[in-house]
Amino acid sequence: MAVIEVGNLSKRYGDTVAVRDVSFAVESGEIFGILGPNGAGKTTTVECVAGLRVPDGGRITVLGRAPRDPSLRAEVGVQLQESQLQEKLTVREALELYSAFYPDPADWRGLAGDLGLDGKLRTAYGKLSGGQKQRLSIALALIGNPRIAILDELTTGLDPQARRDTWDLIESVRDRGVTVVLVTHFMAEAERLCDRLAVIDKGEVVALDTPTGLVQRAETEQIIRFRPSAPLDDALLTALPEVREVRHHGGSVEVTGTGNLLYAVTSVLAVHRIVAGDLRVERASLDDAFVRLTGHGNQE
Ligand SMILES: Nc1ncnc2c1ncn2[C@@H]1O[C@H](COP(=O)(O)OP(=O)(O)OP(=O)(O)O)[C@@H](O)[C@H]1O
Repeated sequence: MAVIEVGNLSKRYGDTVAVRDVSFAVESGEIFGILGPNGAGKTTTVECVAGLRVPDGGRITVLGRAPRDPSLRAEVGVQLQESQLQEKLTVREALELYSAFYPDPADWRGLAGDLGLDGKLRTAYGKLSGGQKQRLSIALALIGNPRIAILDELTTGLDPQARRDTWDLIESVRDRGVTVVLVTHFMAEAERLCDRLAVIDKGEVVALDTPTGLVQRAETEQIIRFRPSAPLDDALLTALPEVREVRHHGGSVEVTGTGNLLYAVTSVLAVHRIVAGDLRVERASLDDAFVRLTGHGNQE
């Protein structure tokens, strides 16, 4: 069942078209990723879904209702890129304050414990580390016991360990039955966490699929490297439709191609009684898929 439906969304700021034409549906219980380079329109899209901005065109429903329907306030938890908390507010004060906004809030002490903040309750927001601030912002997004959590660029600026911890947290949020919409420009994050992804570029969805499906659909190339046990005539390999290029590096051979490349290459080697030593296959990554889909890298 779709809990969020976005159809032909558009939004501009003056002359800047932030979102040109974005459509997707988020299913209940999934982690849905919105991936794209800086300025692609990701934040604007989720702000419209969260009812924080009014779209210029298109349709959005959240749990079957309009995004600005007041009844959604408790059902949609939002963690946005820039936190609005005052520096002097302590963790405990922030949790209590936000609890008071909701009719049926989660137990904030339990949430603080789950998010590793119980030792920081008296610490002022301004004195928290980046990772602790992120954990607090997740706690605040979850405090109303939402059915949907919208998390925007949650791990930007975190060190690798804090980022991994945050990934575990996001999975635990989903395990509580909350549907998660995750905005990110980190491929590894999208690949590790998301059940499905919309890739947005220049205000449009350029692909919508599982991370694995995106990699396959982009038909990115694979590379196979091995050391042949006997001299190998390149023509045997270049004759294969799967093979695009054969290169030599010292004693090893590097074959680039598409489709069932490994099977094709190893079959030819077997026929010629050549053993492939140190055989390695490099599969395409979501990074490669992204470049194929958008025609440029992610950090541009
Ligand atoms: N309040 C605003 N006023 C004017 N232009 C804006 C505003 N917010 C965003 N934009 C512009 O709209 C475009 C899309 O921005 P948006 O923040 O939605 O993209 P994004 O994909 O979330 O980018 P990032 O990853 O950098 O956060 C950009 O060109 C941005 O400069």
